[in-house]
Amino acid sequence: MRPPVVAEYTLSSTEAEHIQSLAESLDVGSVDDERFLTRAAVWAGELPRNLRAFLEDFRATEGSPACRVAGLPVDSERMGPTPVVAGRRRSKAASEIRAELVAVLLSSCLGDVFGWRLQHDGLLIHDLAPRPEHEDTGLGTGSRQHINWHTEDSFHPCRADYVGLLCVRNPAQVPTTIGFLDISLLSDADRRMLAEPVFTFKPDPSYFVSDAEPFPGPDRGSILYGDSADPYLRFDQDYIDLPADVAGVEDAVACLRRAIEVNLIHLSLRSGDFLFLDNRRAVHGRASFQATYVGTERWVKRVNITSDLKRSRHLRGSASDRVIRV
Ligand SMILES: O=C(O)CCC(=O)C(=O)O
Ligand SMILES: [Fe+2]
Repeated sequence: MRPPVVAEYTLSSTEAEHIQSLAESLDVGSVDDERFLTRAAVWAGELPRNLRAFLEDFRATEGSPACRVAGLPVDSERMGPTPVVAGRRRSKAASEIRAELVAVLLSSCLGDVFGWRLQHDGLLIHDLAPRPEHEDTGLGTGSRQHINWHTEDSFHPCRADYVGLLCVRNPAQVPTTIGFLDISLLSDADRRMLAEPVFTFKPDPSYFVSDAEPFPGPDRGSILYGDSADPYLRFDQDYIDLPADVAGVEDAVACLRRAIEVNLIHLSLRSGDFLFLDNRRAVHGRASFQATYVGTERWVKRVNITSDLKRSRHLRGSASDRVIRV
């Protein structure tokens, strides 16, 4: 039997209380503090053992392309209104800082969290909450425009191995789209074509901020990679150029899209849910919704996680700096 698209773990109230006490015991003012980050994996060792085992199975067996931990202590009442500006420009309630610490501790069971200098002010945790100026964009901070399914930051060789989405609130039950590639639906010829390094992966507009210097460039590579019988995936339907001179490439990409779209699911995150996406195996997106900006609407915290920090060392200021200079 195929593993579920989203493996599920629901915390008991005892486990949730234990996690809350662990977060309260940490004397940390911000998750961006390098000293905290250097100790995060140690503190993560104090998370409930069954939770760690669940995340380790997800990481090590690659059974499901996504997993969800439900019932985390996220005190959305005390966290204040859904923000309309980036985190660096506002002060955070203690309960919000605790929720972010919890996000980093769980993420540390899968790898190391990191950020991008040009995205969300270089913060490690991104507030995906609607902003008026992004209303009609397909960004995480947009609303009226849905986000087409994609793998995250497909343009960059140091992109996340996992993306975490911790839900603070989602009263209108806006669904997150999740999918994976059913490789059995692709012909051998299509598989071979999609594994050719002839595709151009482009950055999305979230990187084109005014102080971008230089603007990040595209990267060439293949859509499928890894094991040819069970390949990994790199694909963003909105930010890819296909080679003009390769016969049949458009048909191969159309088949790929169909082989993903037949299995898409739509999951509405609830407060205290933490969804982890394997960014080599899962695609994700988000439905459109009507933003009201009255402070009560959807608020999700996004985390980028890498299995190999060393891969980006040449783009970070020091070994313990977690912000990639892109
Ligand atoms: O908000 C979501 O559920 C996903 C958003 C997304 O795909 C993103 O911001 O990268
Ligand atoms: Fe995304």
